[in-house]
Amino acid sequence: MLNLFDLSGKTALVTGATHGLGMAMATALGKAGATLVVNGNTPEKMEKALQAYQAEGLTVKGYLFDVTNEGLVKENVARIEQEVGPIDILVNNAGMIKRIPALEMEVEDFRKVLDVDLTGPFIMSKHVGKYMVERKRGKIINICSMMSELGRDTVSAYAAAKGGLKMLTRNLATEWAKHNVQVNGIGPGYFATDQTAPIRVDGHPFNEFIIHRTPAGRWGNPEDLAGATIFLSSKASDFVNGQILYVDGGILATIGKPSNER
Ligand SMILES: NC(=O)c1ccc[n+]([C@@H]2O[C@H](COP(=O)([O-])OP(=O)(O)OC[C@H]3O[C@@H](n4cnc5c(N)ncnc54)[C@H](O)[C@@H]3O)[C@@H](O)[C@H]2O)c1
Ligand SMILES: O=C(O)[C@H](O)[C@@H](O)[C@H](O)[C@H](O)CO
Repeated sequence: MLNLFDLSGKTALVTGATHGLGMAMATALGKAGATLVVNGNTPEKMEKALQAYQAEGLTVKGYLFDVTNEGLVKENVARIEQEVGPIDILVNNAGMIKRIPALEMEVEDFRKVLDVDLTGPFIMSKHVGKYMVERKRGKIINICSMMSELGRDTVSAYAAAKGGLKMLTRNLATEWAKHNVQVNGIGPGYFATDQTAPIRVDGHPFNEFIIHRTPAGRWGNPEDLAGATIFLSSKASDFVNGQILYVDGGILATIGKPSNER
């Protein structure tokens, strides 16, 4: 029996995993056998999340820290290594978006998005990567976006950060592949989560647009990321380095079609 996807004996740390895509990916890793550690930055959300994981039959340890604070990241990563075990899998999922037209965006807002979506994954990868490189094993998955490839009105900072995250992925893969650390990315299409709630409401033109623009004809469900997450965390991807696996219902495969044609 082939067991390329079995994560038993592995420890996975997923950032921003108190709900949404982070929680769905962490749940998938736990169900594939990994010991789970989740990060969050809000105590109330963490408490609810730990109950939700438990209801799924998963034992999870939660660590509250801001992924952009290098001192806290270093301290918490060292604690996790000591209290739970060697981190084998890191999923850099924590992120944020600000939808503001470029001409109206304050530099402070632009910097904030870059800090969370690009510098955060760098800080996390640096401090977890140090242990992985020493041990000569590890998997890092950076959560990219359609905006790693495409632009859209109002999301200049997010697109700059997610485009940068794609290149950070390739660069870390280049530096660490020889140490048996695989760094890859997942690029979700448009998924039904809190982040997209404001543009997903019935009657909102963007909601219709996305359903029409996605060849699969629907928004992604967080569970749609399970397979890609397990693949990039497992032995099955040991010679896959610096790739972004787009899980997008076909968006990037097509130029789209006129709205009057169904
Ligand atoms: N929803 C989508 O359609 C979609 C598509 C592509 C990519 N993504 C990306 O996937 C990831 C998760 O998205 P989501 O839709 O679940 O978003 P979400 O806003 O529901 O969740 C983001 C999580 O990140 C956490 N977070 C934010 N800043 C943090 C910080 N400084 N330190 C620690 N945690 C922090 C938040 O608390 C939250 O739990 C994000 O990186 C997002 O950009 C989302
Ligand atoms: O306003 C937006 O266009 C969306 O929020 C996106 O940025 C998605 O969240 C996602 O990242 C697409 O892949």
